Amino acid sequence: MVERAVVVGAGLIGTSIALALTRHGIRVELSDRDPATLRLACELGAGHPLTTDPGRPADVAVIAAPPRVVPAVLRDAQERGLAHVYTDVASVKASMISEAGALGCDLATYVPGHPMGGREKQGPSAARADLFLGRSWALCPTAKTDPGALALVTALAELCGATPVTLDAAAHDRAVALVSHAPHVASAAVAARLLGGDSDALALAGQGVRDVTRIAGGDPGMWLEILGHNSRPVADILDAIALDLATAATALRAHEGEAVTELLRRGVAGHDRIPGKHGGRAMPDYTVLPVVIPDEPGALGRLFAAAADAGVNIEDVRIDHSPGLPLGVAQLSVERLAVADLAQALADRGWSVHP
Ligand SMILES: NC(=O)C1=CN([C@@H]2O[C@H](COP(=O)(O)OP(=O)(O)OC[C@H]3O[C@@H](n4cnc5c(N)ncnc54)[C@H](O)[C@@H]3O)[C@@H](O)[C@H]2O)C=CC1
Ligand SMILES: O=C(O)C(=O)Cc1ccc(O)cc1
Repeated sequence: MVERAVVVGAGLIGTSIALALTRHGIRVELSDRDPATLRLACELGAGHPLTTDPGRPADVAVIAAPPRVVPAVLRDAQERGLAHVYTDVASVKASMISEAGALGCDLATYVPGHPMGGREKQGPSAARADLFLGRSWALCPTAKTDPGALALVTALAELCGATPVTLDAAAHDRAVALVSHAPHVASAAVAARLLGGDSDALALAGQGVRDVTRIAGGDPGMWLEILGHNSRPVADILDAIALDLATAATALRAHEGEAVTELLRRGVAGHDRIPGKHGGRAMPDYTVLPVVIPDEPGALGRLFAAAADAGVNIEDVRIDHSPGLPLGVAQLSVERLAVADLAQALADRGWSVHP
């Protein structure tokens, strides 16, 4: 269905999509307003520089530029006849659609999209062909969207390894306010507190604070654009988070453990609702098995081989290790029913297992 694709904006997302598509043998042509970015993306194997041939539109053009320019870039691409079908990847959808309409874009061939895979880094050097593997990819067709265009962009998302999810733009914006945009601001607020800590305090940082603040490393300029295009839904969730935090602070000062416990319990329940990698399955289906590993080349490979010998699939892995220590802890996520067998098999092979 997709043989030729154009990607406008060869940054993190554009280059990741291009890498995924080229792996399927699709010819990808890239453009970026920054020539150095375009060169790097092409050198990484994401595709070739776009050569405009008005007689030969590509099957699909992906607009992977910052939200503020998406509608204008879409209109320009449509005017140049770059493709038969157009999609974008902006993190907000309702404003993209209304601005595209106001600019006179052809809404029949435009399928608004948003891949739910990303990173806290920008540019083609951070791109990965597997960035969207197992992720949802929101598609927000309007009443004017041509069904053939929707089918083609659905196929594009699947080629990138994602699961397409079709929903209305306003519902999308409310959903991402909850699962992406408000969490980003909350993460930034926690990370910003660290500015007040001295280096001795920061030296004690463990995995928890790294997990909570990872996304805070995202580009503030891009995030201000995203938040500004989804301000109401994000602000409503931030108000609710702020209320929970203020209630917890008051309760702590008054030594009222109940209110704090209530928030912590709701936190556990909320976390449990995040689907696992197979979609729809919640994380608690997996049990984490901590295994001590030496901090040396090949240790993780040996551990995985031992798990494979035992016939157990490792669903996920995280490695905790403190700088300077010769040991680390591999946190293996496995099916609940398999954990006892795996623990025994690894212990039998001499691994230090801590179920
Ligand atoms: N960063 C993330 O994790 C995710 C970002 N998105 C969305 O993806 C889009 C791109 O974000 P990233 O790839 O992260 O940013 P990025 O900064 O890595 O890439 C954006 C690229 O667009 C180029 N660009 C800017 N204006 C342009 C124009 N007028 N014409 C052509 N190219 C232009 C820039 O030079 C840059 O190379 C944004 O709309 C963002 O909301 C969606 C999902 C995840
Ligand atoms: O870094 C991560 O884990 C993300 O989830 C990044 C992300 C950023 C913006 C989006 O619109 C979607 C995903």
